[in-house]
Amino acid sequence: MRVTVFGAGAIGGYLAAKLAIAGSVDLSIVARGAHLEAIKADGLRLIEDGKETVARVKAVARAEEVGEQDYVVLALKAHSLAPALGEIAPLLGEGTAVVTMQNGVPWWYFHKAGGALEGTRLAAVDPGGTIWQRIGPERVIGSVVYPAVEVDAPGLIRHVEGTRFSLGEPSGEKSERVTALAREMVKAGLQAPVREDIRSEIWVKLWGNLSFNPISALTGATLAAIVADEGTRAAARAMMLEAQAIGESLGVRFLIPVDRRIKGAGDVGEHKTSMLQDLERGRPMEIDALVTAVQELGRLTGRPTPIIDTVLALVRRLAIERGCYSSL
Ligand SMILES: NC(=O)C1=CN([C@@H]2O[C@H](COP(=O)(O)OP(=O)(O)OC[C@H]3O[C@@H](n4cnc5c(N)ncnc54)[C@H](OP(=O)(O)O)[C@@H]3O)[C@@H](O)[C@H]2O)C=CC1
Ligand SMILES: CC(C)(CO)C(=O)C(=O)O
Repeated sequence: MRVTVFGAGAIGGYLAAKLAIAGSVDLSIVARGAHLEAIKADGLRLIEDGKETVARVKAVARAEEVGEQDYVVLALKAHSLAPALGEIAPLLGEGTAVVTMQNGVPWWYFHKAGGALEGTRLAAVDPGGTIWQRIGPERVIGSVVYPAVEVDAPGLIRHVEGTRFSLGEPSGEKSERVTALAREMVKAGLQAPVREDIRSEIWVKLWGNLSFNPISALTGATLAAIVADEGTRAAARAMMLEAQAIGESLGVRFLIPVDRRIKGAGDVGEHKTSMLQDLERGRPMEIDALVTAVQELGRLTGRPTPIIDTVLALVRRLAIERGCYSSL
């Protein structure tokens, strides 16, 4: 099985290191800059449970060097995907499956979703429908990524916690391609449950990201602090209820009550969300996939989003002022 991880940063690097150490797939990664040079020189180093392991992986700068694959894992940030389409293309053959590992609303959301919005392209994550057209949604295996991972230095990945990557076909089918990939991930020590309704799981993760991430960026507060403060907790809750109404109108089942989801986020503790970390490091923030796309879904379904609109306007302005907004 030929697998290429495109964008082997924190999540892609973790997945690639685990698959490489297990050694049962023909694995490559496409990376760039100092990270690529370090991996070529010293291997992909993974710190997990306090122990460092070096994974020897084939690391390339250009996809042409590895050619068509059985699976391509896209582990870029959501806003990096459209600019990379030309670089990804050489990996795609007729039967190549593409696993999308971005947080937020995926560009393929309305592929095989059924209902009046079937086939709708989302401008917030795929302006002009370019990703849809050039990758093709029929290739997609969706995923929800739970591990927390960081890149500590070029070539050095530090796993913080979690091993679950839920997978699911947009159609809900338990296809051979998704089950075969899940088997390889399990062999590598990961959890890879195959879901029949990946969209509902995407929403439960998104529920936290669309609210806590921008509030943390605006306030500088950790998850524990946002939940402990009555005002920020209420703001997050109001955003989550607006989102729930949108999701339910699209047939999503929220299997946990909103207050349990909020408590779960608070229990993570004194942790800065990825959006706050990006802001602090001067990197582009994933605002459009996590928040703007939800606003767009609200417009498409006729559900009002006054609190989401307000928080989005503020966080987008903040990101522009700090040079951390990456519009597609
Ligand atoms: N990190 C985490 O704990 C979690 C992350 N996620 C989600 O996973 C996704 C990936 O996040 P994360 O791994 O943290 O992001 P990272 O920034 O760590 O990794 C993305 C990698 O892609 C590289 N990249 C971008 N464009 C290209 C290109 N054209 N060619 C080659 N490489 C490229 C980046 O390189 P460069 O640095 O040079 O830009 C970087 O190494 C996001 O959607 C995030 O929200 C979900 C759960 C947890
Ligand atoms: C920590 C958490 C769960 C916040 O919602 C997250 O996924 C992130 O930081 O992006």
